Amino acid sequence: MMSLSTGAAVLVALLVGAAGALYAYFTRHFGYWRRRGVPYLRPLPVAGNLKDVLLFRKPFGVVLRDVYTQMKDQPYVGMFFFDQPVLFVKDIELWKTIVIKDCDHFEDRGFAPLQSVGIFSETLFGTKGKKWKQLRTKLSPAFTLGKIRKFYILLEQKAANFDHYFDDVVKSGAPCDVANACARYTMDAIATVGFGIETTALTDDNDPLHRLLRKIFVYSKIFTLVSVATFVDVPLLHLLKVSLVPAPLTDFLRHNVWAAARERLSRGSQGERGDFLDLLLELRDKGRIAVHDDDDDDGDAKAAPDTSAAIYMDGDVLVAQAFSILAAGFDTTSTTMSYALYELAMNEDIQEQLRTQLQETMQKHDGKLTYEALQSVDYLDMIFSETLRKYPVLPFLDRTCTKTYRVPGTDIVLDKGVFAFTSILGIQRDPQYFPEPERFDPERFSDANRRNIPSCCFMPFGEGPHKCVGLRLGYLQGKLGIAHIILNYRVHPCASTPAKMEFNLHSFLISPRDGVPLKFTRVTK
Ligand code: HEM
Repeated sequence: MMSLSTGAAVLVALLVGAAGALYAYFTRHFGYWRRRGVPYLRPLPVAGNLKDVLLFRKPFGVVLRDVYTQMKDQPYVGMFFFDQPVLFVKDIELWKTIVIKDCDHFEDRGFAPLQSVGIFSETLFGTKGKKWKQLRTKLSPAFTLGKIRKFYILLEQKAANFDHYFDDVVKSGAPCDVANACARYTMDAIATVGFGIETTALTDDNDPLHRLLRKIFVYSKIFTLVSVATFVDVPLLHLLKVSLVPAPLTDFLRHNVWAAARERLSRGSQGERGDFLDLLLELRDKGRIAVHDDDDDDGDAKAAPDTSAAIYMDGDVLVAQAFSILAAGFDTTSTTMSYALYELAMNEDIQEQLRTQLQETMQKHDGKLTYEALQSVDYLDMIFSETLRKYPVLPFLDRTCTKTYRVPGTDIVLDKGVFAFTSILGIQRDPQYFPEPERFDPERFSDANRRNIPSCCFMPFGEGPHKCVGLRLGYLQGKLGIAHIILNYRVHPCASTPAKMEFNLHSFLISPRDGVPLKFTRVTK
């Protein structure tokens, strides 16, 4: 029989062995950058270089911005997300080469394993390689200028609801969290243009879709951990079938999107509303969305569909597209709007100039804020762009190396599977490209100044073949909401308005940590 001391010694040896094995497992890739002669940030076992994110000390986007800022003149640096090697790129020319010229070596985004579960796997975020390309080609015609213009009437009705909403705020005399108000407006707007569901989030706390969305977009520690886990393949999460889209939201969309679709199909009224659901039904019935001369496509909408891997737009594939415009367009646009309103409150002169331009434009258009009227307000466009410059809501860009790649001008060879990341927040607040980057200055985006911005230094919607498909919709929806508010109300900072915006620790987007409380007064006509 083993004596107690021998038993204890065996136990200690087993524990030490297990600890050693775990250490070896979690650090097994840590020689990756050293072997290639790439300078790298010293990683910690398990966390790699994500310690501050995992301990909830800094948001992910700020960690990458800090790496960018501390790098001085280095073009790139090696990092590890857990044990996954990441080439963090600061050099704009190299990033441009990766996402544009050599994009065939970087076809996929930088995180995906978990996205293979549930409806996420059928979206532009979840698909990869050939399937992604085919889906993108099929969906792109839905986002041309001509199609987005048709969404305008639907969006206008939702923006008009702001008028009643803020009248109540003015009457109450209390500050209003515009981050919350903008999120509600954006949700109502996306639900109507996306899939023909009339929601009332702006006025009704119990709106069912808004309640479900709050569960994903109210960021929490667990949300951060699951999001970060998408960087690596965690077998346990697969085994548990952890999905990025909660089941109740999937069920809600399945039920409501198909109820709206079936109703149109039974009445033969598909195509009448001109919304995204109509376009998806066109894709389902005809295999493609027609591109017309007035679509003003300057992107990939006219590219020939790749028929070798047909995607049939039916069942959950259709529901997934509705989900993706909701997920991609909801928080991005509303957060940008709330930062714009914050800056307008803090910069009264800019706010007044915008109001004057909006009022003059309305006069020229019979007192109506038509699509053409809105688009002609240059200053609004400049304000929206400057907001996206200072607060790029998605603060980083990510790609996966999909084919062995030699970094141009070096002997460094990246293997398939290595990530490449850059920091949009770092670039867009770099004084080298934007002098006095903390100053909110819409003039940076005047016609004369805009053309002096070096290419790829302003990329809040990304670059290359993965560039945001919803850019035009984001601008339109955001500008329309801001125009409605500024025409009717003055926004002012109040005692609880932060002097400097702090970012939410639990979000991958740079969203305001404590909301955006502002005071409202009515503009007298
Ligand atoms: C202000 C609003 C928005 C911002 C700042 C924004 C930003 C971005 C960024 C940075 C990317 C990554 C691009 C890249 O990797 O190169 C992206 C991708 C994407 N966005 Fe947006 N977005 C906005 C609104 C929207 C809207 C309204 C929609 C939907 C209609 C949308 C749909 C998408 C989709 C589907 C992708 C993935 C594209 C792909 O990988 O093929 N976005 N967006």
